[in-house]
Amino acid sequence: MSPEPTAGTAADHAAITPDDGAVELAELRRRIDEVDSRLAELLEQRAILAAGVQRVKPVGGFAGRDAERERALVAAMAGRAPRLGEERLARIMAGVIEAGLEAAEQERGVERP
Ligand SMILES: O=C(O)C(=O)C[C@]1(C(=O)O)C=C[C@@H](O)C=C1
Repeated sequence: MSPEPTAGTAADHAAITPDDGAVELAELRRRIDEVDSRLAELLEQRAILAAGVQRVKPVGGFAGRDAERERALVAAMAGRAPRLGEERLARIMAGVIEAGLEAAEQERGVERP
């Protein structure tokens, strides 16, 4: 069973949606910048954890890619990001995961074509 959505509810949407066009472009961009700043920290944190996984897995890096695990984490995220949904989230997370694997391999001096 999929988890209850804890974000993306009507109340959340109202809280971040401009009311009556009163919120200016600059204000919306300021809010996006704030979210992006948090996102960057979370992505950095995630990449560090993913690098740790590569060190302890029997086969790490791109060679040990686990499609089932990737599907499961996207499905778990989808309930929290209903606007994006599973298909779009899968595309986003493929990029996030690949970037993490690349950084981990670079750190370990693995040559990639
Ligand atoms: O969980 C793993 O096995 C990982 O290697 C981590 C991770 C991820 O970044 O979340 C990376 C590659 C795998 O394909 C699946 C997940």
